[in-house]
Amino acid sequence: MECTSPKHPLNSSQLLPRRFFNRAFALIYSFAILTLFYRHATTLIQSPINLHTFFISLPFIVSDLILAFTWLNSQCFRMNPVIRTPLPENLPKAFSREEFPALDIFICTADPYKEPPMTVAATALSVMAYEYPAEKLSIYVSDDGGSELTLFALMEAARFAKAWLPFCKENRIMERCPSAYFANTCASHSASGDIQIMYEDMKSRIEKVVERGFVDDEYKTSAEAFGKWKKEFTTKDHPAIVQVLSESGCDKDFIGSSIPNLVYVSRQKNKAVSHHFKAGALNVLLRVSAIMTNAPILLTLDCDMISNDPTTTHTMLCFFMDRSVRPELGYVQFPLRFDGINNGDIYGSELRRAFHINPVGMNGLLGPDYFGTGTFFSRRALHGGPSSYIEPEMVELGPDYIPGKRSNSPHILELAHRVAGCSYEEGTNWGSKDSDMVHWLRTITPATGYTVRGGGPYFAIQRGLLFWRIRPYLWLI
Ligand SMILES: O=c1ccn([C@@H]2O[C@H](COP(=O)(O)OP(=O)(O)O[C@H]3O[C@H](CO)[C@@H](O)[C@H](O)[C@H]3O)[C@@H](O)[C@H]2O)c(=O)[nH]1
Ligand SMILES: [Mn+2]
Repeated sequence: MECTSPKHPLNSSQLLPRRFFNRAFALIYSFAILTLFYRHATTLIQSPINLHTFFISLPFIVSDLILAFTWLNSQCFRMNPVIRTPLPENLPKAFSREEFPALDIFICTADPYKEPPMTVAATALSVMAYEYPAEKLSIYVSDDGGSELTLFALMEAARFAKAWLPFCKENRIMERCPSAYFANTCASHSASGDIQIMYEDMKSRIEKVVERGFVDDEYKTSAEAFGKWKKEFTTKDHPAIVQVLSESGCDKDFIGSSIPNLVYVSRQKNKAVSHHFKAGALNVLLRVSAIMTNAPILLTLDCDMISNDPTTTHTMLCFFMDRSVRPELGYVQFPLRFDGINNGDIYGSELRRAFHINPVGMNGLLGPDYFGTGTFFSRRALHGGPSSYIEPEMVELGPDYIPGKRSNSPHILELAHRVAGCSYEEGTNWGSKDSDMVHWLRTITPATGYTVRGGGPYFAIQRGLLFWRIRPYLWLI
């Protein structure tokens, strides 16, 4: 990746002037706390040794100590708030599209009934339609539900993408998740009649299949992987499945342009081997994508997190293509925004403090924490800190490995199935507690998510983009 020219800065950062008030306030407040503890101490010392007084005062002192400790910890968010602003308008002046790095996008799903396959397909379509060179874009969907229904939905999405992608690009559509676009009647474009019919057809086919609970034989001929769902196949015990549903370079859209890679992955499961939930799924995607495309930048998304801005990738590049930032950059975290929860957000469900206010404070320290979704990672950063490099056990998993051109070739597919095996991690550094090569392991992801009414959640670009500098030991989800 090339450097940015100083003539065209790709981002700027601003230390918020309010930090002086915050610091002054913190100083005054600390004196007040010290005074309080002075009073507690003198009460204890001066009062005659009396067990009653002692046992009454003790809980107050302990409570005040806990409150003071909590307050002290929260002050780090107020000392150095920094707003970082991407300047994507400078990107075309500094780089041509040919210079953009490849991008691998990971989407996780776990249950076709709690996370409808149609939602997974919509999320995949919203990122397949990014304003990004299609031959550099690959979408990997991990299906921990091991469901042929999800595979079917993605197969349909791959087909619909051939019409949807050129439609979005020609008409400069902003909302590239089809369900969100068609739900917004004002946004519907005059040319959208045919495409809407195609979309409704796809939706009804997917929903019918989900309602019935199995995929008809007539559809099964289009993807070899359907053959894996044999009688003994269960969600908790089944072989690895990797199916390339669209292959950039080979598959074209309706106007003859390239379309991104779309790959379905359901890792091997075995009741005797712990699968480590979402973290285990991300580990597998990290390995399968390394073998197939090995993009230097990764995006992780939950299956219900559609992207609502096709130029999100440009915003991310404003940091990843900046030479002064890049060597230390571990990840760029987009704030989460939950839309349409209720009027005025009376229950605080937008979680503004967690996703907007505190991260701006952490921006001025080392950076915000990883929210688990809407995050662009540097692949290199997952192999150790800037000055250390942890060699993976297979050369094909290294960040500098250049994979073969055809991700659908038998050799690459054979390797991809191998690294998606349930006991692959045994005896390796993957997920090891003591290893520097910290992966995404050990998250205890709740099996069910909450539903956000009104079409959310979205992840969105906004002022105050956040990023995190390399600190590998903190990269646990
Ligand atoms: O065995 C599992 C369990 C979950 N998931 C996926 O993990 C994601 C998050 O799980 P969910 O149950 O939806 O949790 P939420 O509370 O909605 O998610 C928030 O909290 C999680 C941590 O608890 C983070 O991992 C998520 O990124 C964050 O959005 C979803 O896409 C799931 O499909 C898997 O892939 N495999
Ligand atoms: Mn969720």
